[in-house]
Amino acid sequence: MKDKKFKPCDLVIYGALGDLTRRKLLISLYRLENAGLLEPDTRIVGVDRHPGDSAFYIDVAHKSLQQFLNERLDEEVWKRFSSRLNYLQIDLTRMEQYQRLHEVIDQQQRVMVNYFAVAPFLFKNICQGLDQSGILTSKSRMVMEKPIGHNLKSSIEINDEVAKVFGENQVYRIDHYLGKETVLNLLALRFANSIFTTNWNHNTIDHIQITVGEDIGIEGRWEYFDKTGQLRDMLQNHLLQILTFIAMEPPANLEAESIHNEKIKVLKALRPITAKNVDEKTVRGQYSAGYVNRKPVPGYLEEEGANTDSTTETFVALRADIDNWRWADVPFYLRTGKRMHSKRTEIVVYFKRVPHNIFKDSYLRLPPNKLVIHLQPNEGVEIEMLNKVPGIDENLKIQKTKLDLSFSETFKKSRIFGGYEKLVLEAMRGNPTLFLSREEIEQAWTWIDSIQNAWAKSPEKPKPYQAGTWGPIASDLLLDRDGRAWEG
Ligand SMILES: NC(=O)C1=CN([C@@H]2O[C@H](COP(=O)(O)OP(=O)(O)OC[C@H]3O[C@@H](n4cnc5c(N)ncnc54)[C@H](OP(=O)(O)O)[C@@H]3O)[C@@H](O)[C@H]2O)C=CC1
Ligand SMILES: O=C1O[C@H](COP(=O)(O)O)[C@@H](O)[C@H](O)[C@H]1O
Repeated sequence: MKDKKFKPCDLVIYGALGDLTRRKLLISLYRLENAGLLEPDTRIVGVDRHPGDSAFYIDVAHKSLQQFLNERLDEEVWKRFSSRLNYLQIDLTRMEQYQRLHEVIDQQQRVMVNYFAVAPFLFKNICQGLDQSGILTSKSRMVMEKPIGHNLKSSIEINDEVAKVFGENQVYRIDHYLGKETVLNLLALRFANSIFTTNWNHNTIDHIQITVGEDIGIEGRWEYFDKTGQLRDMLQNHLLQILTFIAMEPPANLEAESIHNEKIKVLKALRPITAKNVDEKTVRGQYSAGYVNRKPVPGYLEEEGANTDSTTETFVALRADIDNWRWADVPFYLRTGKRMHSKRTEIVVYFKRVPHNIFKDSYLRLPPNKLVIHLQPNEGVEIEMLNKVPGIDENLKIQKTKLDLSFSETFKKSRIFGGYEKLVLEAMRGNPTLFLSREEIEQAWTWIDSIQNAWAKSPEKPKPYQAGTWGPIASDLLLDRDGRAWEG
């Protein structure tokens, strides 16, 4: 339900002292404040199990901003922002403690937005606690973090628990990649430009690569990460979401339901990966010690709190095939990993080569056109084309050139908002368009479970790769077998 007018709300963050809240949510909320996008009466209530009061939480927020904000802290903005902050100590497993919410929540004046920034095993407790406290109204909303569960079964269980308390129209399943400018720009690129409408299929596209490389490791999140792994942490959600935006049919309009329906069709068409072909179609890796940005970093098994027997993957590369008319024989190669050479998220669309080269002086085979979409850093779009080198030579000389559209250069006056900023604001506004439906999540898990089950049966284990590289050699071989190579 979209509020016509943006009403002030009580944004309650469960897990207010956690990594996500400190690293991303508080930073995004401050930046929204800075941009004048928070309603004057909106309040932020942090809930966590550690003792403290609002002064304590203001201090936590200040320290988080000092640590994670990549810009100067503006004292005026901070003053406004800090005056919104409240804190409640609640052990989320203790039902009676939810009564404390009544001390700060104003059900009459404000919509209550409940942000579940905790591990999914606590979702059921929070739903029950909120329900029993009598604090919820039909206007309340809940925002749920990814990954929802760790497989299809647990995801269904969580969604069922949530559905006992919140209607589907009150549930906002967040994937912060869907708030990123460049991911949203995929809609504009594909559906506002007729040059791509007829060329976006197996007739002209050879294959597509999606890379989400992170230079960071697991950042003290061993407990969480080791149970999860890169397939569930990143590929089940962020990479599959990017894939659906690239592969879906044109939606009838930009309403949430139209977009969800098209994305679900793509997820349903993903060819399952089985025990028979998993070692040929996927590569798992785990980082060993190395250098990232010229600094020495430990291997995964030497991280703080590590269990040295762990076989959890910190890198995945795979070939996905979409069994439908548009994408017949067009592989999608996906890779993502921690402690890679650099932070780089990009999509590369490789077009087919021209069938015959008449410019033999320049190349034996003409290189393909490429559309490169840089998601982060340096958001932008590039098209690699072939052009004649100017000159009066007898023979036409051909050279690769780039049409380069950098967002920061082209939209100098526009501010580029981060994924969390955009989505937290949309949740407060009551606009569900950029959030995920239950069916999408469950379809994504169905495909991921097929890989996870096949891995469990495979004798192969994650291959070591040195921190600061682009993953194990096997990842290059995955494409090499198909006569292709990773970009860059
Ligand atoms: N961190 C990130 O970058 C991202 C995280 N996510 C998701 O967000 C969620 C939270 O992740 P993250 O912030 O990393 O997790 P953390 O463990 O860092 O934060 C969770 C917070 O909840 C607190 N908590 C745990 N149990 C209770 C309880 N019974 N009552 C009250 N508070 C409790 C924790 O306290 P204590 O420290 O004492 O355990 C901690 O402060 C997860 O679902 C994760 O998958 C999604 C995207 C990115
Ligand atoms: O969801 C997650 O995303 C971050 C990467 O987000 P980005 O916006 O910096 O690309 C990742 O580090 C984390 O492990 C994962 O849970």
